[in-house]
Amino acid sequence: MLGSRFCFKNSRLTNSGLCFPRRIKTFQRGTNFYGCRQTRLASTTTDEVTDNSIKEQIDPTDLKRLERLRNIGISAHIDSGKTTLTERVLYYTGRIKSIHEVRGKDGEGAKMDSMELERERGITIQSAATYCSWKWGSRGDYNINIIDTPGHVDFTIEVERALRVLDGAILVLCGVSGVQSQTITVDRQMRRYNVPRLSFINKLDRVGANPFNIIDQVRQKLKIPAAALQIPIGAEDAFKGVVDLIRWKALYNDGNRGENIIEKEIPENLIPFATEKKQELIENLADVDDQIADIFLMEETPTQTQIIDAIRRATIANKFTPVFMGSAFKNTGVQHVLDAVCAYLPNPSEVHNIALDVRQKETPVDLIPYSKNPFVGLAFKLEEGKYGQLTYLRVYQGALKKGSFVVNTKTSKRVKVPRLVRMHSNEMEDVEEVGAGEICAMFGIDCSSGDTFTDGALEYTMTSMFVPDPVISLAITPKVKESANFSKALNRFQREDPTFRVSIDPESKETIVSGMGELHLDIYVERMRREYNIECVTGKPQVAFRETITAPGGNIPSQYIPAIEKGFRDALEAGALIGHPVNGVRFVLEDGAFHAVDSSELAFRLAAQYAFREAFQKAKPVILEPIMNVEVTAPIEFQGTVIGNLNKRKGTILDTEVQEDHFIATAEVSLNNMFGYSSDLRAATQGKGEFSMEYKKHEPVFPNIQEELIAEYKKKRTAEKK
Ligand SMILES: Nc1nc2c(ncn2[C@@H]2O[C@H](COP(=O)(O)OP(=O)(O)OP(=O)(O)O)[C@@H](O)[C@H]2O)c(=O)[nH]1
Repeated sequence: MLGSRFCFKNSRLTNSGLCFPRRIKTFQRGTNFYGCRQTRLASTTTDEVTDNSIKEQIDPTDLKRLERLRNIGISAHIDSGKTTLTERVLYYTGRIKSIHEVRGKDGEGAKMDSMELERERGITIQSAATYCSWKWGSRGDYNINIIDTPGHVDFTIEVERALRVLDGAILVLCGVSGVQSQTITVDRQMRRYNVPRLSFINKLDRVGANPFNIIDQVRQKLKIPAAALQIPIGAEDAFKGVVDLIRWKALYNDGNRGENIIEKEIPENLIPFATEKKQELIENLADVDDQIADIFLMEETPTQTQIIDAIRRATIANKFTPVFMGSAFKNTGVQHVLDAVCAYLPNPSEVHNIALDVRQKETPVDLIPYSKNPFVGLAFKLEEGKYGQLTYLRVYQGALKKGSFVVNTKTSKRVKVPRLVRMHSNEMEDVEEVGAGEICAMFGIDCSSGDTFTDGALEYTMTSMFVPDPVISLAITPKVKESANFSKALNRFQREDPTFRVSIDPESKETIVSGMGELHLDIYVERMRREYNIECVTGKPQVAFRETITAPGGNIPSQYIPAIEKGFRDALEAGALIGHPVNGVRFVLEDGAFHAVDSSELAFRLAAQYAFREAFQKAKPVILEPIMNVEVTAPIEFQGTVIGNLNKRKGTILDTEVQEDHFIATAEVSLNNMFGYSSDLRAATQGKGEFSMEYKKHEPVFPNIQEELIAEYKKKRTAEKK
């Protein structure tokens, strides 16, 4: 049974946290839209870096490589067009030679949906990693690792895994449906890992699409300051391009697949609307960026560079999301999103990642994405491929070389990396070495997802990601007799996917598989058939029910519960012994009585106070006093007198250290016994002694002192009453 009683604690509950404190660096005042302090390092397009501490530890050549590297994810509600968008990205970056649609008539299916099942059903099941290169205008080539993540709630672990290792994301929204249930889920996941995001409003070719309604939803439902950097040219069927509000140009896609960008002057009729939206962008930036706020207050107009720099700062600091728009399906507006990935999302040297040093009692240590540092990497995904187990890895520090040895921190096993690849959906490119900050995959390494690898010089661990509990189970048996393949398949799926669990029902002895939803389990049953040739019979899905009660407190009407809590808190303010605050207690409301006429808020408040006092007296209450750490320094000849004096004050001498002509004594003494000590010390040392003290802890007073204090308190109370 869960949550059967009301519990009030008088100590603040701390959230133990679900995952590793990934980014903890603070660099600016204020909070971001995640409600926490700034957690990333920010730099601007002009490379004017606010906090250089990480960059300073990387040599300029490696830093240049990192500045041209982005690790990004694409997340959204199901069917928003992530895969369609990614297909265009692969085409424009030259990764694929032609575009295939999700469930397209050509029977090919989109590139990133590489599993047969994904193509059949038109959904993304496994996230696929792709490495591509984008020429960002005159700035040249940028390397981008893209993870296409599934939107269906059943495959949520894939999104979690991707976000754990990514530095930024594109949040795709449908131009008609806007913020949907799964958008809220992925938003929560991005918050959990502090991932900055760009927003792309897709499907502007659809009837009823309105990007500005969607921006309002982002602001209201996701509570993220957002503003458009573009406005659409034409709508629905007539949607043909966008106005770039920063460069003040109209941009159209031309060519069979929209591969050419045609730049023109903004159509006359759109100028008033574009002016209004540009103003809105600047106002929104002024709310989140001090520099733009100053310019805005001076009633000046920020320059193009100032606006771009502010967008980058605010995006990386998770204070703002810049909004882009287009239609992936109609090949419109996709290239500008790629430019924006390079312009506004952080590179690996601008993200603060930490690990725990196992040899130093798990002290947090910074990971520096410098290829010459000792190697540290995190295995974030496993996949059984044609050539054995494929382990996806994010290299956080150092470089990983083919043929080198790595050590799994969890198992201490030292293994050789036989083959290293960069992934392109289901195809791969063999590489000799990958540098810090990159994503790659290694073959033939036995491990579990979430394991940390190092080169053995360090013993670091990066705790794994948040894994939700399964919510649905079903019994599964092979149609023909049990085969070794059956358990082999189940073992493999479990290692690949922490949300997929296998157990044996103690009564029926049946094998039970549990997961995140029917579709999730369905896919595994189907994979057993296709990949292991095992036909299975499955039982009726069982939901992972829990039992709880809905009317806690039995007879007490719920509107009086707050009054009871107040009564408890009143009682804590003045304890029954000597009227001092009470500490370290918990109040559990089991039940009570209720009277239709006589019950009132005040009555319950008082009842709670009296109940607490009664229980308090029965629970052997004690008085706690502050104990101070006292350090005394004096010439050596006074050592005996000083120690004697501390003993007289019932101090516990912890240490005495003699240094040349003086000594230092350290003692624990109750604050109550320290009154008048400075004049005592002066008198005892001819004014040559010094002391300092600081609070250490609270401890129960001796019973006789407790009695004295209580008697004194009572006397005072009686005198007050007279
Ligand atoms: N009209 C229109 N349809 C689109 C657009 N982008 C995608 N679609 C269609 O929307 C459907 C879903 O697209 P996908 O790319 O599979 O969406 P997804 O977000 O990857 O879906 P999951 O991977 O299943 O979560 C497909 O039928 C696409 O052809 C667009 O810009 N306009």
